[in-house]
Amino acid sequence: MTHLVGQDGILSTPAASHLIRSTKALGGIILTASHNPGGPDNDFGIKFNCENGGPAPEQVTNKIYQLSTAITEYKIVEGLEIDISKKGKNEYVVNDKPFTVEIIDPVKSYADLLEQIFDFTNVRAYIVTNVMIILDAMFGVTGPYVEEIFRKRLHLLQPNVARTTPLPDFGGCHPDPNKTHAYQLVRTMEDMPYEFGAAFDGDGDRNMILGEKAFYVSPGDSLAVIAHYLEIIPYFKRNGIQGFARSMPTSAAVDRVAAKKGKDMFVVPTGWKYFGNLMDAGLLCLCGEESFGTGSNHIREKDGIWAVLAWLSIMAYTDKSVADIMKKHWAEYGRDYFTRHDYEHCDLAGCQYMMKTLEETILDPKFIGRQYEAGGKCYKVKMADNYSYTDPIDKSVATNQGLRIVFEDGSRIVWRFSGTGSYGATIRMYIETYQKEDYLRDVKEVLQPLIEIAEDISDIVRLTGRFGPTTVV
Ligand SMILES: O=P(O)(O)OC[C@H]1O[C@H](O)[C@H](O)[C@@H](O)[C@@H]1O
Repeated sequence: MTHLVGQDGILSTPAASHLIRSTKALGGIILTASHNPGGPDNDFGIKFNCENGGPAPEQVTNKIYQLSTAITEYKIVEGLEIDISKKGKNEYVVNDKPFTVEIIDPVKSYADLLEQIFDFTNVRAYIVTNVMIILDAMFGVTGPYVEEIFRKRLHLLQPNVARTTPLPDFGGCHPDPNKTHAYQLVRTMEDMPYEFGAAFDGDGDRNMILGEKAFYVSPGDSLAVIAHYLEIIPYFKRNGIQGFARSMPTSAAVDRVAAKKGKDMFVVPTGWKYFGNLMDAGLLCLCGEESFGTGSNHIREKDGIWAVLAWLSIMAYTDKSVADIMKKHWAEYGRDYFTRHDYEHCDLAGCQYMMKTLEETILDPKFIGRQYEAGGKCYKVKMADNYSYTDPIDKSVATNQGLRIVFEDGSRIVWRFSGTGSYGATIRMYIETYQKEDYLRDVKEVLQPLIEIAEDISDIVRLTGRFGPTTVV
């Protein structure tokens, strides 16, 4: 059986599709498997919707993995030089057969799409006269999009955009939009009178939002604020508002907005692919993850530029600063204090042992009701599990999606293996608590008792061989 692995996935998001334009030569990889367990010879043997452009669902990635274990040889098309400056259909010959490659301009089509979603006239008037902005493309693919959308169509001036030339090595930086890796943006905003800042990751699907003096908006809060103001965005005025969703480790801030608006709220495992079925079924229009992804049903991926335009639309509508928008939100809904501690690139065996032991501890029925004291407070275990999810549409089941403890006051600790780390094992530990009134305190100070409990229950410091988390988000 033979499959041609093509470029379809890369074209699934407008921003990511720019990768094709940055790639000098494209080739196909032909995978040859000795047999196809359980499926007809000419397809994956399963039905799935590949027309929505979204990430492959679990059943497809499982099948790909299964097939990959049966590969006996692969062939590479060598010497296929494609001129990506020639837009339109280009014909080549591969193995004596015609091979068509279509080159598109994703920047224009994406910018046109956003112009239909947001009120560009309104946003333009606001950003030209009312607010000092800085956008950091971190040498990733969003650079040309930032130039087209913010500079050309929204009239932002040159000093308001940074690092917009995509570089193959991202200029030696790690294009991760968080306070650790986007520290240049953070420093710039601390020192200069910018009132709104955002950074994007390498492929432009994730974002970090900052206010004046680098006021940090956590991804869970960003999602909740956008949910609160969704009606002001023309796309949602036209299409209506369906449900909201978040990944399980993401803070519950958006749940409170969903409850107030009477909207369905879905909680799914980590990974954007879990949102697709809900969107295709018309149940979901806004979703986000703690990993700095925010998006809507305008496409089937998270979208950093979309999130920035949503925030600018909200600022234009409210005429408030980022910090004031957040404070007003917390005053109305209360605040979900949230942090993530990453133990990165650790010894795999130690991490597996830690997760196995932790799972045994928390799944022991005697664990429920156990009390932990820290910071002068007592936390009593209400529920603990290894999170699993049944997709409400196709009924597929995802297991082992994170170890979770919920205390009686609603505070929560989650541990899960990162699925994206490049070497060794990375464990992410998420800590969250909710306060209705006391919403202006320091996050670390509020969460410190729970951090101590989390470290104590899991023995994470000793078993990962670290002195503490390598990154705190
Ligand atoms: O598994 P992690 O390292 O925590 O990464 C989790 C993230 O991985 C990718 O970026 C997916 O596109 C995201 O949807 C997901 O949230």
